[in-house]
Amino acid sequence: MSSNCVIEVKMLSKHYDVYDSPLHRMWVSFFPKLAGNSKKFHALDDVNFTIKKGETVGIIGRNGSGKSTLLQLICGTLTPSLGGVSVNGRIAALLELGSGFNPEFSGRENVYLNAAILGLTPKEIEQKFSDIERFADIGDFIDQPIKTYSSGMVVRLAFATAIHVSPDILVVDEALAVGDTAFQQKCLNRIRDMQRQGVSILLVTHSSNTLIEYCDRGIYLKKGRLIMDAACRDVVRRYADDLVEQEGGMVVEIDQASEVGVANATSVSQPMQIRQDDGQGRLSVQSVELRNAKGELSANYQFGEAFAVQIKVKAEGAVDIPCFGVQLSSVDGIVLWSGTTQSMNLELPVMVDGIYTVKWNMQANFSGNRYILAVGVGRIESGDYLRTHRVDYAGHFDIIPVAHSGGGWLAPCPVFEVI
Ligand SMILES: Nc1ncnc2c1ncn2[C@@H]1O[C@H](COP(=O)(O)OP(=O)(O)OP(=O)(O)O)[C@@H](O)[C@H]1O
Repeated sequence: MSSNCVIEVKMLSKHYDVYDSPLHRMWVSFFPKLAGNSKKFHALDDVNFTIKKGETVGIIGRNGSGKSTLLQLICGTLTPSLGGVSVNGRIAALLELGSGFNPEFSGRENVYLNAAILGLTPKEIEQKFSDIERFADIGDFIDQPIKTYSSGMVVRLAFATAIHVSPDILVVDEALAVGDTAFQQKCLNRIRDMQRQGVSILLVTHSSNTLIEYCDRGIYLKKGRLIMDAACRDVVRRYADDLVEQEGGMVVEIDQASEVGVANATSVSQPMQIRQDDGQGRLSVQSVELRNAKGELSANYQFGEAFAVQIKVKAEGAVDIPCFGVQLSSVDGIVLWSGTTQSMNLELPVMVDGIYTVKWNMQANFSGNRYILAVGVGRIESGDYLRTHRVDYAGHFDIIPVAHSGGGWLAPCPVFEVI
C-alpha cells in the first residue's frame, strides 16, 4: 500500500451459505458435508478501491447492496471470504448492527472500555472524558446501564467516543440517521472539523445531499459489486438513474428479507455498534403506491394536482409512537423536500401487530420535471425518531411541464412587470 493510502480494499468478497430452510441449516451444523447443498450468496463481490489520507468517501446503494458488510470487513468485525483489506492507522467506527457496548455496564464504563480497546491509556481517557460527556449530552444517564438507553442515546455516546479517541480513520455506518436533527448537524459539524484535521472518513449515507456536501468521492454499490467510484454528483446521478430504470415507479413492492444463513464471522475487534434489535415494536414498509385524486395509480401529474403517497406498513410488536417520513429528491439526488410526522407535530395512534395503510396527501406544486420519492418508518423514542425501515427509492413521478412556465424544480409562478 502506498504511503499516502489509509485503506486499500483488494478483490474483497464476502460470501454466505444460504439454506432452503432453518432445518437444512441445522442439519449442516451437525453434518458439515451437507453444506455442499447450500447456495452461495455474494454479499460483496470482488470490490477494489483505495482511500487516501485526509479523504472523505461516501458509500451509497440500495438496501442489501453490501454497504454494512464492506464497513464491517474494513473494521475487522467480519472476515473476508476472498481478497483483503489493508488499514494504515487507528480506526474508530460506528457500525449499525449489534452493539459493541456492553448493555450491563454504565455509559461511563463503556466509554472507558471502548477507548481502551482503541488504544488510549487510562490517563488519556481521563483527559478526554468530560469532552465525550459534554458532546453526548445524555445527562445522568452516563452512569446508568446502557440497557436503559434509547437508541438515540446509544448513538450519541458512541459517536462522542469515536470522535474523541483521535482516530486516523472514522467509519460511520448510517448512525447519523438515528437521533434528532440538531444532533445530526452537530455530528456533521464535527465531521467537518475532523476533515480539516486530516482524518480520513468513510461514510455510509442515504442522503445524496450529505454525500455531495461532505464527501470528496462517492462509491456506488449494487448487489455486492462496486458499480462506480467517482465524483459524488456523477455517482448520485447514476444511482438515481438506476433506481428509475429498475422500478416501474408507481407501485413498489418491498422485498422481504430472505432466509439468512449462518454467518461465519469472527469478531476480531470491538467497534462501537448501534443496536437495531432492541426488542421493541418495529414498523417496516410493505409497498408504496402513488395515487391521483380519483384513487387511481398514476405517475404523471399536472402542476397543482392533488396526489397521495399510500404506504402499506407492517407492525411487529407494539409501536407506541409511530413516525413516518417522506422525501422528494431531484433525479440527481438533491433533496427538494422532506418531512416527518414528528416534524409536523402529528400525533399517531399506537400500532400493534398487523398491516396498516397510511397516506401522505400532497399537492404537486412543482415545476415540470421528474421527482424521486423515498419513505421511512419508525418510532419515537425519548423524543428521537428511530427509523426502523427506509426505502430509498419508493417510486418516481413526473410533473407535466406547462408551456412557457420555465424549467427546473421550483414553481414560484412568477409574474413579470416592466415598471
Ligand atoms: N449472516 C448473513 N448471512 C447471509 N446473508 C447475509 C448475512 N449478513 C448479511 N447478509 C446479506 O448480505 C447482503 C448485504 O447486506 P448489508 O447489510 O451489507 O447491506 P446494506 O447495503 O448495508 O443494506 P442496508 O442499507 O439495508 O443496511 C444482504 O442481502 C443481506 O441479507
